[in-house]
Amino acid sequence: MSVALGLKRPLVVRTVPVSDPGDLIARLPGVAPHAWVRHGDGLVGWGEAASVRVPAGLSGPARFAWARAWLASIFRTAEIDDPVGLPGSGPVAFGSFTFDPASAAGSTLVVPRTVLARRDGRSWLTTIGEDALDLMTPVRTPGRIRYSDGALTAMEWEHAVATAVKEIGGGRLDKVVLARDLIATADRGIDPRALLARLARRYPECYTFSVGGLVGATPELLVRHTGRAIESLVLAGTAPTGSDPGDLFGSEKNQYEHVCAVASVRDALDPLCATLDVPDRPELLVLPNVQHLATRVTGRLSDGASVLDVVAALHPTAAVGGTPTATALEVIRELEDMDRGGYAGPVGWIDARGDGEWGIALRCAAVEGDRARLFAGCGIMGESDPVQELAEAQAKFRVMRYALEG
Ligand SMILES: C=C(O[C@@H]1C=C(C(=O)O)C=C[C@H]1O)C(=O)O
Repeated sequence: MSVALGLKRPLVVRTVPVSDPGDLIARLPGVAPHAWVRHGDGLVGWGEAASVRVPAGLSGPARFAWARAWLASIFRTAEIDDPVGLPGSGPVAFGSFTFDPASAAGSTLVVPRTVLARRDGRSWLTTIGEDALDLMTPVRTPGRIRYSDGALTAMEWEHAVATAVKEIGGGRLDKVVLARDLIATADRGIDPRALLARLARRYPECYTFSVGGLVGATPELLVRHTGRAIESLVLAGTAPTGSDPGDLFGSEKNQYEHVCAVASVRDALDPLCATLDVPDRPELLVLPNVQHLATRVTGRLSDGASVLDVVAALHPTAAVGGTPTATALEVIRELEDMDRGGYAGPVGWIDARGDGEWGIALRCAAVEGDRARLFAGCGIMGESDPVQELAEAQAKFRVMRYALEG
């Protein structure tokens, strides 16, 4: 837990309106960027006014409660001058939480020293402490990339999928999301800014993010919180882009997989909400690599719960865990043979009002030095074909392979 050296507590925070900064990602001066950008809008941050690692011993929703209490202690005492007054103005923290509720090790929150943001045609700059001179270092592409298997080879993973199908057939559970990792090694140190730029250009519909070394472009919004209004985009059920959407809508397997994911979100949000709207039928979300069944859930909170309180209630949804949740988590631990880290965990930002946007960290990689660990997973049902699921995982890997290779 730390407040950056050279910064006084309480933090002195100043937000000023600025003219349109253009491409937010191109404004990131250094190689440890924080970013959350979609269709050009969003927040980018750099430097550290304060940061914390959530204690490894905390599990489940307690991780989020602890993080929220830490943030409250930082924000409560801050001297804030914020004439903009929009979600994301004033001080913000970027965060990434581990997928596995049993271990918080690696979950982190960072309050950047500088945040540049744009929302609906308005832009602002937030700085904490004295003005710092941020020298722009040139963005370097990673060069040649070599790939090697992560925890499981493709064949071993297919075998894991087949085992999951048997467990489902035997009645142990209804759905489980199985993932695998792939190791990429680059010629030189990987600059996340190079990846962010490519991701934002090719996947404008997704949330391009970078928090604590986790870099990706996720289509799945866990929750957006604006005052008391909340919104979530539930995805489950996937087909390659270009295939007939009628097949996806007509597939019982994909429909049921989607129903499981929507039910988990509805059950988590219902107790928190005064009103909740869950459409009866999914729509189609088409991305350059895959298309998904998608349900947009909207609601109004019944009290002043913050976005992190909502994240705590939602995670892990059946889009990345399974049904029932506890059994799915057991099966994931048994069959994946790896630690997901922040993959499939919540990633996003929160401001001092409790507003924020959090996604599920999908289509991403954990980047460290010249290595990136890529992740991709698929919802497994009783009728799943291991060969098809492997092909779906490969299609999902394409997002980060493109980010690395261009
Ligand atoms: C698990 C991932 O994606 C999730 C699984 C999906 C599916 O199985 O159809 C679809 C969207 C996501 O909720 C991933 O991209 O790694």
